[in-house]
Amino acid sequence: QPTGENERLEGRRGHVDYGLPPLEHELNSSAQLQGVPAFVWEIPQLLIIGVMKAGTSALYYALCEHPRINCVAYVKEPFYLSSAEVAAQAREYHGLVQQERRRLFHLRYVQTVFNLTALSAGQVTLEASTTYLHSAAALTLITSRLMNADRIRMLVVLREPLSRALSHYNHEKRHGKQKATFGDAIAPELAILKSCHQQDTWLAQQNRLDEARPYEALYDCVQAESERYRLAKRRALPGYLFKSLYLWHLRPWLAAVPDRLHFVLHEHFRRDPITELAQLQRNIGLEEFDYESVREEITHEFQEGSRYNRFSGPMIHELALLFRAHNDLLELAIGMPLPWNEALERGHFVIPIE
Ligand SMILES: Nc1ncnc2c1ncn2[C@@H]1O[C@H](COP(=O)(O)OS(=O)(=O)O)[C@@H](OP(=O)(O)O)[C@H]1O
Repeated sequence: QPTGENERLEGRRGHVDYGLPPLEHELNSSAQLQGVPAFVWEIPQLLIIGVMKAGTSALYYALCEHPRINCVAYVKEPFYLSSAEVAAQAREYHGLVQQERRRLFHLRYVQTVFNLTALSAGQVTLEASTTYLHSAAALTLITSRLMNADRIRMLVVLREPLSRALSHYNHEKRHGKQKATFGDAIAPELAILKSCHQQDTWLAQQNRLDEARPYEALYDCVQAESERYRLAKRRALPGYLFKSLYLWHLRPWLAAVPDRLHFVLHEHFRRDPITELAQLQRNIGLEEFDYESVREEITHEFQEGSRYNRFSGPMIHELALLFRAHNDLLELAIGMPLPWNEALERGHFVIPIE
């Protein structure tokens, strides 16, 4: 029998019985919603939704140092809300009224992803999954299935797109998923990007990239060509370049939850995490915490830094041209100056040592 809510909250540091239905039970009955403590409907308050290789681990663990933030997810990246299986399950709670379905979905998410026995009272609970930004399912589930959909703050870490692509490539190479050189690995994506640019006659005629319209066409074309590639080669493109076209992935989020997205630039965060975190906590309305006291913990390097060589040459120039215009549009869309094009112009690039 669940105890009173206050008692449950008091004892959170220990092993507490929250009276939640066990996970193995089919979530198909409103009876299972009885006695669920109110705080469960407020989890999570904070989500890091992307992007992969932009320093999301560093940000996640730095935020975990904040005394008001709970990092009780079983893993840093649970990927729960971007799972196709979960999205399919969410459509399958039969015989329940909509509000009950929503509560059951929320409850199952919370129970699967977070260790509730490690929660402390009055905290902000954080989850981070870099797949969410790229996932239509995640956006739908967050906005229509979580009970606190209107209050969740979402953090997006962005990084100069080519450096992100390099880091992504390096990551896959380290994990044995990629054997080709960087140049060969990005070649199919670069070819698609170039051909889509050329196909866009409006773009070619106007010779301008500063309006949203040609980008709609570019993204549609890239999507169609990627699908063609996938069917022909029976494998998807890795997305080293495509995942760096941030605006493409961000657009549905900017349309659906514009006021709840908060951006962190990798370059700023890496250079001065304390100032960035202070700014971020103000933006998301978190109580002031002096990160100086945990400087050592938050300046910790999270992975062996990738080994890079300086790089220049025609390919980088092509890439720089393609990304420069995208960066300008992104800057407009999120209303935040981005320091990346200067680096692109200087050809200030490095590639992994093969
Ligand atoms: N303290 C700190 N601040 C900012 N960035 C840092 C920090 N520590 C590591 N890194 C670099 O972040 C890159 C990994 O990013 P992610 O943690 O987002 O990777 S992942 O998507 O979770 O795999 C990865 O970049 P590359 O080294 O270029 O591959 C890490 O080196």
